[in-house]
Amino acid sequence: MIEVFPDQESLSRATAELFAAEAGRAEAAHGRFAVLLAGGETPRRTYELLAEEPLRHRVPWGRVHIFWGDERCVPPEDPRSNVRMARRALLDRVPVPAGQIHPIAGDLPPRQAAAAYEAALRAFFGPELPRFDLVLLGLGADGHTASLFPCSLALDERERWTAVTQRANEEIKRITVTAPLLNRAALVVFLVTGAEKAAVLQEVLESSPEPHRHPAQLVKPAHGAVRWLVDRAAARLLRPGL
Ligand SMILES: O=C1O[C@H](COP(=O)(O)O)[C@@H](O)[C@H](O)[C@H]1O
Repeated sequence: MIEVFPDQESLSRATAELFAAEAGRAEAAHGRFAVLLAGGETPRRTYELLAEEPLRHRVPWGRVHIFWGDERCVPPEDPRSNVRMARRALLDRVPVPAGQIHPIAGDLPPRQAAAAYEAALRAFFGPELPRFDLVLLGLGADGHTASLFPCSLALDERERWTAVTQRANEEIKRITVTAPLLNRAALVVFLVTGAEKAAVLQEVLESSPEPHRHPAQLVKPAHGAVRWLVDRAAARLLRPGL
């Protein structure tokens, strides 16, 4: 399902509403809400809105468990850290118990960080692939999502839940969750804004699957839903009625 919003602000409000609604639903259904956060810039406003009234009081923070889809291998206070962004915009401002926040340790050596994160996922979910109540994802202008980059080995991972990866021409390594984990989610929500994403959004949604070119096309939950929340600028090349 594709939903088009006039601008980033309205998209962020709708996403924050959706987060609160899904948190309430999951808590009522099974007593907890496990969410995987996106990094980058696009979700920042959503996180800020969740920390403000009226949404802040609608989320059962005591039942929320926070994970991330990807992280750069940088110290936790580095401005490039996805964990830092979410802490500052949201987690430092709401009463989610510290033990329910499961960051990726970007300051560990990459392989160790990926193994530690997978161990944290297993400790929480058990041996079966995690089923997140909600997964938030972004879309890079190169078609990547989480830190699953075009033509990278991590795209072919079928066993492990996490992987070390690296963006072409970027020095730092990254930790990402893998496609099998994303594809067990109950609900995946892509957030895409800005004219610079219009061409890649059109390719991801309208061209035949080539996941090594457009890794976001790997995301197809077997027993879950995918929603695309996009702003008008990003949607401008989409076929009407798609
Ligand atoms: O590198 C990353 O980029 C994607 C997209 O970010 P955006 O700001 O262009 O939406 C993001 O989803 C991912 O978490 C991040 O590490």
